Amino acid sequence: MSHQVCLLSGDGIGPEITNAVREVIAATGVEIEWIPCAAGLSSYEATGDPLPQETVDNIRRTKFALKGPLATASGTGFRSVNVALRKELQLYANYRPAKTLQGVPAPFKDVDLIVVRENTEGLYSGLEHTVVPGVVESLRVITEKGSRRIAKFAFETARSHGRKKVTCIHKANILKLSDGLFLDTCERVALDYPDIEFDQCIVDAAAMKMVMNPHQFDVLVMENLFGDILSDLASGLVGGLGVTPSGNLGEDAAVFEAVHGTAPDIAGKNLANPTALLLSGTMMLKHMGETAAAEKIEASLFRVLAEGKTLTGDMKGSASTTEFADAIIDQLDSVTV
Ligand SMILES: NC(=O)C1=CN([C@@H]2O[C@H](COP(=O)(O)OP(=O)(O)OC[C@H]3O[C@@H](n4cnc5c(N)ncnc54)[C@H](O)[C@@H]3O)[C@@H](O)[C@H]2O)C=CC1
Ligand SMILES: O=C(O)CCC(=O)C(=O)O
Ligand SMILES: [Mg+2]
Repeated sequence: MSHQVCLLSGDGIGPEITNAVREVIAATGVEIEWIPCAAGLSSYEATGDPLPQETVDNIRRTKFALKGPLATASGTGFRSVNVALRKELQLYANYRPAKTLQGVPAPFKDVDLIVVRENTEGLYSGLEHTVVPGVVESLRVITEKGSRRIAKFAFETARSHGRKKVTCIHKANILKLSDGLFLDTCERVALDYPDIEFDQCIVDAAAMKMVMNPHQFDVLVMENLFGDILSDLASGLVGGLGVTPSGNLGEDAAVFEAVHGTAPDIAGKNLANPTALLLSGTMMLKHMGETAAAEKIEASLFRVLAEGKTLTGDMKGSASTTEFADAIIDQLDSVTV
């Protein structure tokens, strides 16, 4: 059966890594009809619109999108298209696993944690205004409904992945109302999951603990901005942004991307590591029911990483994006899953 999937190639390294992922998926024989959709800086420059309605409509229709990173200017310019897509499509759960990969240089061994990031609220609500010149306010929206659904997602994820513990990361000592509500809601949801241990940790201490001993964590659930920051931190524990995938999941659609951004420093040079987006691609294939192909890709990828002969620069190798993708494709026929 052929699947329709929206393709948002992205800015910066986006086209290079989305091409690599498409080639690897095509080599498994899974038939995907890619629907090219405009979004981001390239769309803005071509049409003046960074997120055409047609793109949103197409994702609603096909329910799946593979997305390269999209550029958002700091302090000026249009609102983040990433954020807009998550809100518009109610992709409320950002699932960001960080797992040690054999052969990828990293500061720790055997890290295996999952950051569950609330994806539609918090400081990412984008509600900012100037009170008087020189004074601005940003609203950090936390709702009971939003907190409950992300807490439930975290516990359901723990259960379905055989995990033992969910830790709520918060700053409820200072943000007494907003994170107080988030923590309180997580505590109440935890009562419905007596088989999963529940724990909580204040975000600054959590950052230190993750860096000192990431093995003490399992599933971590938190609001949007904390999840943004700690998912990059978690990537650093397992070898960097080149290797950590991300799924933006909602009831009606899912957008698969990487944790990382457009990597302007290496864009257009065929240097980017496509591993992160490839693992997002296998996450997508599993969501579509194409589990065998996903596992085949993962087995091939893990073999290439473990052999260590064809690695991109961020993994201390010298291979290009395309050489790395070709090495994975070369393994597909010889792996058994
Ligand atoms: N979901 C998305 O589309 C995201 C978009 N962004 C956007 O990306 C732009 C650049 O953001 P930065 O803060 O520079 O973060 P970034 O994640 O693009 O880059 C940080 C560092 O990681 C490296 N890196 C990232 N991905 C890599 C890969 N696949 N292979 C090898 N090295 C990789 C980069 O070369 C750079 O040194 C900004 O406009 C930002 O708004 C940032 C994060 C997520
Ligand atoms: O929207 C952006 O440009 C950045 C988003 C981001 O860093 C993320 O989603 O992790
Ligand atoms: Mg981020």
